[in-house]
Amino acid sequence: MTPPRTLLKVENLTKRFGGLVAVNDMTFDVKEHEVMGLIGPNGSGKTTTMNLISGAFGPSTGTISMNNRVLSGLPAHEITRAGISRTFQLVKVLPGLSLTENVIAGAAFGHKKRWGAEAVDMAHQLLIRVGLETQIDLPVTSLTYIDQKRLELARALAGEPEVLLLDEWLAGLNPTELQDGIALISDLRKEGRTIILVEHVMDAIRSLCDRCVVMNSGTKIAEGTPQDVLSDPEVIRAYLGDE
Ligand SMILES: Nc1ncnc2c1ncn2[C@@H]1O[C@H](COP(=O)(O)OP(=O)(O)OP(=O)(O)O)[C@@H](O)[C@H]1O
Repeated sequence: MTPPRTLLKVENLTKRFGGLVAVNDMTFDVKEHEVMGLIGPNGSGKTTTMNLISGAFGPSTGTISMNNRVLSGLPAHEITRAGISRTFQLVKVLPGLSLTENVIAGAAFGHKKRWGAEAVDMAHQLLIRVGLETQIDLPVTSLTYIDQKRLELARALAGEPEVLLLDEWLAGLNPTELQDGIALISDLRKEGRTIILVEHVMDAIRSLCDRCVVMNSGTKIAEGTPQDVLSDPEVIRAYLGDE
């Protein structure tokens, strides 16, 4: 069996905001078809790392590459084109557009640049896929929080990304919605997608992630299977403090 191929490489990544080092010399790989959890306590630098990968910010130092092509330093739209799509910690849907148009935007500006009837068809399929079939004709502004998250996921998938970034996609859901959300991400995992997941929901981390990288104060403090990292004393200390 051929070993899994490295798709995304993060090397010595550092991001400073003035005197604050939000991400400090982070190095990790993501293999093709892998679901990698990026976890750590609040303020540890996870979202900043996602923002660096998606091109929202440029790194202070270090590189990010995919398929051996250096992406760090490129603007966000070029990184999306190269095959990285994301959802946001604070949902960002386009309120002036219909649900279908929101997803078409993902297809048009995504990796494969789909447009016209093909994009409309794809948008409908994805809206059904994420469970929005009965809401397709509603205004975006009438969607519940989880449905906005579903829409954002459909838009990210419409970009046909090689790497999908989910930043706390499960946050703020009630217990039933959470089970639905985990099932949806689990389906994406089963179809072999490559995903980086920033998450605080431990059940989700345990059931969805092949591997986790743990951050604390901007630095990687552990890496391994969810079971291994979540029983690592340094990780437990980072989450719970010395007491
Ligand atoms: N644009 C910014 N300007 C200045 N400081 C920032 C900026 N973005 C993040 N930070 C700071 O960088 C540090 C890391 O923040 P980040 O949001 O990456 O952490 P996180 O691990 O995602 O936290 P959480 O789990 O609470 O979302 C924090 O101290 C934060 O205040």
